[in-house]
Amino acid sequence: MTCETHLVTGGGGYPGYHLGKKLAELGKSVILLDIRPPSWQMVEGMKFIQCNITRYDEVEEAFRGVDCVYHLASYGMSGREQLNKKLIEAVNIGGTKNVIDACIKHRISRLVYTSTYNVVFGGQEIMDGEESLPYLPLDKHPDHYSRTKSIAEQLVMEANGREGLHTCALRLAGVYGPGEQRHIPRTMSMVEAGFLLMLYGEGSLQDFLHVDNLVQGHILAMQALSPANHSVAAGQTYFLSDGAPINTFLFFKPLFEGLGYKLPKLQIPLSVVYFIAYLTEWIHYIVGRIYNFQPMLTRTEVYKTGVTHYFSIRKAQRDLGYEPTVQNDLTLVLKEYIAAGHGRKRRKGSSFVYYLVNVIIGLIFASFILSYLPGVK
Ligand SMILES: NC(=O)c1ccc[n+]([C@@H]2O[C@H](COP(=O)([O-])OP(=O)(O)OC[C@H]3O[C@@H](n4cnc5c(N)ncnc54)[C@H](O)[C@@H]3O)[C@@H](O)[C@H]2O)c1
Repeated sequence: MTCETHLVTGGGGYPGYHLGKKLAELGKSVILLDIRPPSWQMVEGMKFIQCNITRYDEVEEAFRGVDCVYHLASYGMSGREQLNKKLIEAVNIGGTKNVIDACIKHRISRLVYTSTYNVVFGGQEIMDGEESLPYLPLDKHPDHYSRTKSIAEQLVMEANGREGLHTCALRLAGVYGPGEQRHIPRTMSMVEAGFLLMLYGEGSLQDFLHVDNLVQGHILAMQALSPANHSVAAGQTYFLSDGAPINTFLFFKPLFEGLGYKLPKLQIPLSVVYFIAYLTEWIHYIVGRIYNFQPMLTRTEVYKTGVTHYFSIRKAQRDLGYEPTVQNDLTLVLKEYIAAGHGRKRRKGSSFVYYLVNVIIGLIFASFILSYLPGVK
């Protein structure tokens, strides 16, 4: 059976919207399902349905008449969201169960689940990793988002073959591209605030995934679930990236330098950055209930940006015919930032004084919080 009506959960978000847009351009009928509408323009063939995936009745209703489902909706990856463990579980695990049940109820035969590298990675070095790697034990995850994404992926894999449903999972590297809203604005705001004073993870390698490659991988995976393609992807997991591992700071270098910010020369040990992230998480845990600020870095983010972990895309190439068309290219992102008026401006006073003030404020705050931690007097 061909897929005419495609439903994208999380279709209000950056990857989901772009996937839906491409499908609509290919002449498919597309439903973007999300709790919030996309902030980009809808194109012909696209329809938005407001739906909370934690509510089964809403999901069941929205899935009526749908042929295939891409499940991208998730919660808790970064920033403030990480505090709300209950909601993370409800969306990532409960929501995924609802998606599977609604697929079965409506006899939808194809479900592509959008997963993450974090289901196998927890801070250990991985070079050219393959899909045969075991899941990271659940108690070893440094954050609840990764743990719940792993549980959800396993639920989707178990659902393969249930009442005619074919499923697969795509494990993504960090997503980027023009208009991206999760990682790049946060990174740039730290750089613009003057926090790019030193580097860490020298020589380490990580993967990235351009949104165009993400879209290509999802469409190919859906096709590879079809009986016409012998359902080759059914029950399978695939790593998806640009296929060109690079150090995180070198990846961002063209963007930073294009905006007038030089990469610093000073390197500090990863363990020091990890400790700062640990402290930040503690501060966020205590203060976040009153003032839910955006944590600067979490332990998972330190691992993700400073420890070598890159994966092979050979299985996706072989089974799906996946071929990245863009590799580590921030040209359009740079253009976008320049057009929006970003770029280094001269500060009043010396930058040394500015940094010194930042460091002093940080130290006062940290010692204030430390004095409240159990056992730290
Ligand atoms: N962005 C990355 O670097 C990255 C890396 C690996 C995996 N992923 C995966 O890609 C997918 C997209 O995530 P993202 O963070 O990039 O994009 P995103 O945050 O832009 O999209 C997630 C969407 O899910 C929606 N959502 C949250 N709770 C919901 C609910 N209860 N009901 C309906 N919709 C809900 C949000 O409103 C949001 O639009 C996720 O599954 C994520 O785990 C992303």
